[in-house]
Amino acid sequence: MLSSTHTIPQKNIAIMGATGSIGDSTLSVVSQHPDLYNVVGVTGFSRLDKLLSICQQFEPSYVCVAKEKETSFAQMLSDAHLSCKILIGEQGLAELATLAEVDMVVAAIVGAAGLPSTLAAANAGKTILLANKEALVMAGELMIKAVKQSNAKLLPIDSEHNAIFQCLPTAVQQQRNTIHDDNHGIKKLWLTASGGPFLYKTLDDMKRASIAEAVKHPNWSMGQKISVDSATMMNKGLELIEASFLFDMPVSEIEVVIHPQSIVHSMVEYNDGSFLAQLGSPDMRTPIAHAMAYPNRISSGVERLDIFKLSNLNFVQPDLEKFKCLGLAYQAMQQGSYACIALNASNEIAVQAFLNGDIRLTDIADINEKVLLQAEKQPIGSLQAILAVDKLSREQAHQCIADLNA
Ligand SMILES: NC(=O)C1=CN([C@@H]2O[C@H](COP(=O)(O)OP(=O)(O)OC[C@H]3O[C@@H](n4cnc5c(N)ncnc54)[C@H](OP(=O)(O)O)[C@@H]3O)[C@@H](O)[C@H]2O)C=CC1
Ligand SMILES: CC(=O)[C@@H](O)[C@H](O)COP(=O)(O)O
Ligand SMILES: [Mn+2]
Repeated sequence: MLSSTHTIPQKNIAIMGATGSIGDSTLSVVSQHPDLYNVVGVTGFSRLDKLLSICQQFEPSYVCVAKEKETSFAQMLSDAHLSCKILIGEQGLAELATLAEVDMVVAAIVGAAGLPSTLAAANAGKTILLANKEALVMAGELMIKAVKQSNAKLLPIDSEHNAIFQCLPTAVQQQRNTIHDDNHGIKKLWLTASGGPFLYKTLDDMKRASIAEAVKHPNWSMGQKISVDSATMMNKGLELIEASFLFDMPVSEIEVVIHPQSIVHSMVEYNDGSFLAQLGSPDMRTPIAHAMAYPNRISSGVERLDIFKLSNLNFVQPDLEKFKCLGLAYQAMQQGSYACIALNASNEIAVQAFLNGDIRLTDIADINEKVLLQAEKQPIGSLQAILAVDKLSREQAHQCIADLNA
């Protein structure tokens, strides 16, 4: 029997954030299909030992590290008799993401640090597998414009957005038109949310939550920042903004629904009464493999979903008083791009402060709310303008943290 992938030419991949959780899942899929994917470049930031072992296993031609790590990593490569070219810092990230030989860029750096290289890949017309939702939250309009102008392909690997993508008509998937241009009978997008580790706890429990409790996601194994975002439901707020830009849908037509089992990864509702959903085990290798092979299908190594064991799938409305961050995302989208940048920046600072043990989990929403209130309406037309709002909002968030601890 012919394999469904027998005609796919080998693709050269750059993995931005290869040392992280999405990096792990991507490399796992790549290692199952060495004939289909060649890792041209990888990036890391603090985990140099892990980056080295990735270089040993996948032998990329390029590796990007922070400026401060260049000398020590060069020594590590030399000790390991590896000769890949070292790229440095933010410029190195953009260089890797735009290399002529790179077909596909996996955007999996966490936070605002991932924006410039993701935008560079979009401007260079690459196929982008987007995990770094913060890039779209900060620069949705700019990113989509760059994708259109350069003919880049933007394939979501965030599980919910990948699920929605899979349930959309082919014309929309292939960027021939957007839901805004022609709604294809689409009524609403349904974004599922697990509710995180505090779904069945009170706001008082959340106030007392330890770092270990907050990062213990009930269904997914992920990096620390996104795990805290899931605990506050800021993740769903960021995903709401991400979905609005990705699918050209106003947030009023995107509804968040709590689905604690994380089996239905999101849904598209059509005017004829149909709800199309994508189901699967909660393992990122499924959306990653889907995007890597799109429009074909490859195996991912994910444990098969046992349909007969799915006796209980629940769907309930989120509590916006308990999960204030979700409401803030709707508010930021109503305000405009400047407010989304401010919210994202504040959240990154507040989450890090929580992970440092400086504030309580519930302070994150209060800090985000205060920074959002201070955000000044302004047009956002360039990366420079985005970075300026980002910088100011970070300073404001630091001030809120200092005030809390005064
Ligand atoms: N994990 C998941 O299942 C999902 C993640 N996402 C999104 O994907 C992105 C990555 O998440 P995840 O893999 O969990 O995060 P991790 O924290 O596990 O990995 C983050 C990656 O970014 C690198 N990094 C961190 N800071 C910088 C910086 N300043 N400059 C350059 N590189 C940096 C890290 O390097 P190092 O480790 O060497 O320090 C690491 O490679 C996030 O935007 C997240 O929201 C979306 C859906 C699901
Ligand atoms: C795997 C993934 O895409 C994460 O964004 C996940 O969805 C987090 O789960 P919740 O934010 O729904 O708790
Ligand atoms: Mn997600």
